[in-house]
Amino acid sequence: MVGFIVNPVAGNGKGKRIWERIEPAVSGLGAVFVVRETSGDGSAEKLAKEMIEKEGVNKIIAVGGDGTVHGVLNGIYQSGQSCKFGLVPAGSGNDFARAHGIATNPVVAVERVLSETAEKRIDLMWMNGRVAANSIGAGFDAQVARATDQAKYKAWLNRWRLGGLAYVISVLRELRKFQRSNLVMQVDGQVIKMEAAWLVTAANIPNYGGGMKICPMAVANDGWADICVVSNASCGELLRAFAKIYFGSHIHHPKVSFYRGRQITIETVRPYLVHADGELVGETPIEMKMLPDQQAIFV
Ligand SMILES: Nc1ncnc2c1ncn2[C@@H]1O[C@H](COP(=O)(O)OP(=O)(O)OP(=O)(O)O)[C@@H](O)[C@H]1O
Repeated sequence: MVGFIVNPVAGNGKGKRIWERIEPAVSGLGAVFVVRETSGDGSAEKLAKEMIEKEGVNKIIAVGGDGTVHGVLNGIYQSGQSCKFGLVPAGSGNDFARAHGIATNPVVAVERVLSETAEKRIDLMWMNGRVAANSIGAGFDAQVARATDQAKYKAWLNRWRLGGLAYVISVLRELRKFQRSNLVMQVDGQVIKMEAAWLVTAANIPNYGGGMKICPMAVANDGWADICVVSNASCGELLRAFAKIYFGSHIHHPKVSFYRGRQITIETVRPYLVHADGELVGETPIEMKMLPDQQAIFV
């Protein structure tokens, strides 16, 4: 049985419009399916878990953005059962879709998932009892994610199909507010100390924040987390590194360092906000580990 989880507000209402567009195609294909709409925080996760446990669903197709992907994959993980995953991208950033080459045309995307055209397994990142598919970040990027979420300009920019720009505006607004802290990270047992850290991001895919190539070398099925740390940089240096992130050329910036690991802990003197796939999930300290080949997805 196939279950659809539709986030009607993803991409500023794109989720609802896209569902209305693909529903006839789904019915036309003769698929037997159930469909549920999300209602807010934690809803995608709860719906996914319920569909699997109570309705015998073994393939869930999310219609939404990265937050919806995050919720559904957590619901699957919490169910402890095997359930395949597909996505019809309908968010503002759509980083998961971009990284996995999922079709941007919703009808093509849903047909590919229903016909099981291409299946692959991807790693997930476990953190403090949750999983993430894209990235987990602490510090400035989590603060930017919160600001973007709460921003009125996000909805406005989405209307003009400029959702990715919302993140850039938030970066500029949060720059002066952010208070840096010293950070201690352990990567597979190696202790790394950083002064005045701006951010630490562990990535499973290269891009986040609507197309920024934070860890250009990340591969979703290699069993490794690629970690990017920006520390000891002035606001000007951070901005210069930030401008390069879109091209992935920040990797040569002297205040940016990279690591690769499977088991990671992050502690900060001052608690840092933490995001998983762009959704705020708590504060430091955090403990992470890779779950290799954890999830089957259709692309
Ligand atoms: N019915 C609803 N009303 C209000 N908020 C909702 C509803 N359903 C889900 N949400 C919220 O939507 C957020 C997830 O949105 P999602 O990330 O899928 O889209 P997006 O933010 O437009 O895209 P992206 O993350 O790709 O930039 C979650 O934080 C969730 O709480």
